[in-house]
Amino acid sequence: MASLTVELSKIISDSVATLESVCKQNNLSFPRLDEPFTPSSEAFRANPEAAEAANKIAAAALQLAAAVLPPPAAITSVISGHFKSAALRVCLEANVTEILREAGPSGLHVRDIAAKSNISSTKLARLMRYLATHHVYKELQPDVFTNNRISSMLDTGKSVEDLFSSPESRYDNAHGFPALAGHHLDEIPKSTAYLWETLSDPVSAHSDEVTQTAFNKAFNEELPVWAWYEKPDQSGRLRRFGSAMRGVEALQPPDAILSAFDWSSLPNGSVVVDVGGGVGTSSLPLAQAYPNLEIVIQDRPPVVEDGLKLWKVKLPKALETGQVKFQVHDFFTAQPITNASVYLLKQIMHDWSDPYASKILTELRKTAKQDTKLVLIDTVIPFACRYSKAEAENAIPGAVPAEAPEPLLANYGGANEIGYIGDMTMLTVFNSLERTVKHISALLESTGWRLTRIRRDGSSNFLQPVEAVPI
Ligand SMILES: C[S@@+](CC[C@H](N)C(=O)[O-])C[C@H]1O[C@@H](n2cnc3c(N)ncnc32)[C@H](O)[C@@H]1O
Repeated sequence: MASLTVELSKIISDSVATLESVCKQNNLSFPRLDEPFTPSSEAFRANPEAAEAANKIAAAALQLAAAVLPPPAAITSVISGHFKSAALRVCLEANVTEILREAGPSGLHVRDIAAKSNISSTKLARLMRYLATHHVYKELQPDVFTNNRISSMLDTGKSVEDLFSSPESRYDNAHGFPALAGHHLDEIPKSTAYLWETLSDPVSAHSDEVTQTAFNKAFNEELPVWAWYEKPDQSGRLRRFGSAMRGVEALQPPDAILSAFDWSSLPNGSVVVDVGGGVGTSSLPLAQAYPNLEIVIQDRPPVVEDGLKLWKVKLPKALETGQVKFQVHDFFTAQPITNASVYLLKQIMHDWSDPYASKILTELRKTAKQDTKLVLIDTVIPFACRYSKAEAENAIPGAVPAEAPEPLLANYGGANEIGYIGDMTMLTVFNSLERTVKHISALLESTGWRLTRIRRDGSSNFLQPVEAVPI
């Protein structure tokens, strides 16, 4: 049998050949690492064959590196994750990416970058060189750096002058990624540093409470993270978090909801309840595509108020005709809509640990009709191992994700990390989680629901709609 390294290198060479030929046939260009990122440079990934080939190349290359590096070097790369985050945070806060964008393709000497940001040039050079070693920025000549495809992801698109003159509004009206990066380089790693202390403290070790998290320990804070953001001295972080969440939303195709369920199977006049529906972002395309459905969007009072304002601009007719209604409702209390065909919960379950998630599901089960469908939309976390043949054959539709070919990890390893990062974030700040299919199934069963299918064919690649029916 071929050795692991031979098999992995064959996956890489075969997939590179596929990628090149698909790009050539479809007149798609493959982006260069040395060039700044543009959304159009990702066009090739809309071709499923090209996207799959790129995934396999990345998964195999990362696995190959793990296989051939000396183990002390491989583990040290994991150990040193915090140094990479810290170096990147300095560059983000010092507007290095935007400074380099304005400098143009010949780059800028680190002493000029540092002078604009008023930080030490020798210290900045070391941080940037460390990042360039990991393909974030490029050192063109000794101490002269430029952006590349990866570092340019931090670009707010704003002028350096604007960024330095009004730092408080740096993320406003920018695409959300730099704000998301700022959030993930600040309160998240500071909290994560206290994960062991939280998990080993008898008070918090087994807690499911949102006030007993690593965040609470790290910041010596008694309030849940949401309430902390609303404190006057956290207004900058709150503003950044708002921009980051809009950025995450923008990553999802706006009409992803249309492929989350077979909406056309519902008879005219069926009632869909968007539980914790926010301002109705998902219900909007649904109401437009299915005017025959009645939609009730439930949330907390201030959110309902914002939602009404938004719909009066975006789709006033739906409110006027009564097709869409907003309703104040706390999902931990008895569900007022008792004739629902569908209870839809998008990105609700992952905010809550099991005792709270159980309460939400139990309340819905109490009022569900025998033919009510429950649709949960969250990330379903893949196992890092393979399903046995027997298990895969007996699983409900969609339970088993498309697995990467051997000898790759079934979940595509490090090439498919985003869902797991979401899960780590949930653990750190909420004591909540993104769940595996087995976990979801058990949670549903314990609250009177039966998992019937998972849709993996939708247009969102990190959210998988889960369907359940009353037991
Ligand atoms: C992550 S957002 C998801 C919003 C929406 N489903 C979407 O995907 O756009 C979570 C929502 O849960 C709402 N929420 C939090 N606690 C709630 C409660 N006890 N009752 C009802 N809604 C609640 C929040 O106000 C927020 O709108």
